[in-house]
Amino acid sequence: MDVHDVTDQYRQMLAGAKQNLLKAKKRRGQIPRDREPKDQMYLKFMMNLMSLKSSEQQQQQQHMMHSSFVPPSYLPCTEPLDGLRRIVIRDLQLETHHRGTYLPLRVITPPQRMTAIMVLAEDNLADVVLLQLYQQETEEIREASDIVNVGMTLLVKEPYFKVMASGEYGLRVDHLSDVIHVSPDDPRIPETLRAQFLPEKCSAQSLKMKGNAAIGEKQYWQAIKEYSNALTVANIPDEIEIIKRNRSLAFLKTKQYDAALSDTGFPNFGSEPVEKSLFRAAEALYFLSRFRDSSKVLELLRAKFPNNEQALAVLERVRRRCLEQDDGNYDFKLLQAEAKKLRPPQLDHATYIGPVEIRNTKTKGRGLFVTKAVKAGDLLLCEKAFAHAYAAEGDEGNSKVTLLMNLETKRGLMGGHADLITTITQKLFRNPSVAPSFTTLYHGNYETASTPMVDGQPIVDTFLVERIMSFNVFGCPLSSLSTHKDILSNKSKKEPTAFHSCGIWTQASYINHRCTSNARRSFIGDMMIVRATQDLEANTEVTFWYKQPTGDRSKDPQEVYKNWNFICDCTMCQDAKMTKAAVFSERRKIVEKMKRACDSPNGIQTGQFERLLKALDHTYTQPADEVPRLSLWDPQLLLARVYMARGDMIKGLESVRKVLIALGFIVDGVDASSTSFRVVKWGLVVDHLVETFLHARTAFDALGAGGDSKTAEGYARCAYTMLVGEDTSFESTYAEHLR
Ligand SMILES: C[S@@+](CC[C@H](N)C(=O)[O-])C[C@H]1O[C@@H](n2cnc3c(N)ncnc32)[C@H](O)[C@@H]1O
Repeated sequence: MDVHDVTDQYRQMLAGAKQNLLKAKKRRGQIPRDREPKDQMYLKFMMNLMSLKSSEQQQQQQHMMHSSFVPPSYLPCTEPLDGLRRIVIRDLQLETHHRGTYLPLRVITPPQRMTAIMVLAEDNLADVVLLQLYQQETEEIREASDIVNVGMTLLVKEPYFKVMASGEYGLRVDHLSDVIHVSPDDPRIPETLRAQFLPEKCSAQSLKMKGNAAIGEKQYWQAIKEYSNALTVANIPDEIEIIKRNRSLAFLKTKQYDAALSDTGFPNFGSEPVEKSLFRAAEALYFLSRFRDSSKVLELLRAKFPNNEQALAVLERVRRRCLEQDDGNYDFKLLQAEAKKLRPPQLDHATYIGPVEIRNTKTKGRGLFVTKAVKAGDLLLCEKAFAHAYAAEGDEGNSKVTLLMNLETKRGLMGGHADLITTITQKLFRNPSVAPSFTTLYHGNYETASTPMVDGQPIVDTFLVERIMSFNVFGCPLSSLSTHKDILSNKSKKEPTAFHSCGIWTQASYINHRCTSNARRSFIGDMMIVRATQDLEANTEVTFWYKQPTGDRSKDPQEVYKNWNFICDCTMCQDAKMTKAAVFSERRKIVEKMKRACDSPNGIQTGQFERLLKALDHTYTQPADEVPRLSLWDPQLLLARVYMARGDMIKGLESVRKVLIALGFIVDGVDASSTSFRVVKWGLVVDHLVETFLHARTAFDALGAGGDSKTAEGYARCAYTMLVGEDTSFESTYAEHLR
């Protein structure tokens, strides 16, 4: 939704990649006889690595455009290692998933980081293969050399051997649980691959000390390794507890909150709880968004250790999150300031789920419904992103824009999508407790494995992640306030149609599309705010538009929502289907004439413009409150501006009334009569609606209708809240109009 779909621009590239894939498929089952000898592969890999390193600095300064391909999906291995048979490189067949087997390997090169992390690895027969590990942590989070490096021993489960884009042969691992790191003396590693000099057996105490030293150097992944080794030899309960407590810190630092929490002993801290355990448990719970539990643990901590000032500060923070979560009580001014400053704009706030719940619809799967009557402007959701990928728009240069091509769905997306797949995959793998809120989202007919864990690791199906993203991802601006201001200052004439930044909001994902929607989403950083745009009776389904309706028929209606597998059947779409092509072409012609009239050196001739507007209005047959007149409101607003600038308040107000009607509103009293101004029914909420209401405010004021003027300002503020998410910035944004 609102993401940069570049399928059309990159159709040729997609077709080329598809061709390569088809060619590769023809080799399925072949055992290649032309594999390069080990030395040659090694030399080539190392030269490549060197040249990559030397150009790295240069690349960092350039705006790089990476492209990555989602290959045809395959399921992760769900068999435990014990049930798999060992295989060797020379038996690998091309384009084949070697189900029922595992391949033990020893890494012989340092890693190269491209979209995947790549190394060369050898088996016990001294054959070498290129190994590509996808969806690994990014370099900022964990250095590639910490993930895979010379001498490490791995077991690749059900290896997928294929022809790479470069033409080389290699193993591609897309699922995190399909590769297992084991120690060089693991019995599943053949003798010849084992290290000649195995590391000396250390005591739990010395391994713990090594872990502590690694923590001191901020080498948290290393610390986890040392502590975990210490736990395999520790046998004194107190010592085990200390090691786990120390490891929980390293887990916290590496965002493995489930593991951190489990190491603190939560929820049973015993009769003599340890300060650090309580504090770390509270932190882990906080990052898992379990604010109530976090607050309980902190209260216990405060009771037991009243001098702990840090706990008090954290408790304050947790209490603010609880207020946000329970009552939707946000300091929106603060949120805006944070979104302006933080990069990436990922805010530390809780999710509020208002009077809505997920229910089944008749024809659209699940949907979100209001549980009680709400008013236009009411807050339905203020949701923190489950995952968010920031890619700057416009002036704020950014090197993170990726082209993601899916060869199965034949779709190309531009933006932070590739990063988002990795972020989500990692999040689910590291914190399985949060997985259900994501994995239960709509994913069409994709069927994934039902086994949740194997060999002590969670199974995360990368292709399920990709599929869920394709149906549920939202493009988003840095803040809707900034886009609103851009539109206001005419930097952008219309609302932006797509964004490079994107994210997943698991509650908002249940909202179905409708062009004539009754809610709107807005963003402040990675918080999505959904507000009602109409008064809604209890049990009404909440809808917003996935793509803003344009009112023309430049695209086949069947095509517009193709990627989501549905055809919109709202009144506007039905009307567009029934309307003859000649009518659309007539509308286009009138709009062109209006554009020419605007460009006239003598300014707009209002009489002529009124006639054109009337002609345009006549091309519509359905009542405007059922089928809004999308090509009409914009030029009508232009005319309102002209009358207002001339001080012709009566005509200005009349134009405002027509703008509102074209947008589908039903209104009373938008004239000089004594009837009070009232919106009987709200229509489409577009950015220029605020301006429209403010013109009404000015006109009423000038005509001596102070009450109506106030009402109009109230509506302007309400529309602003729907568009921007909050109204604390209303006065400053519209200072000029409100003077
Ligand atoms: C983001 S999900 C919305 C929640 C979804 N209905 C569910 O059951 O989880 C998007 C999917 O919902 C369905 N959908 C959304 N709007 C629809 C509409 N107007 N008509 C039919 N199906 C719709 C489509 O299957 C679409 O791919």
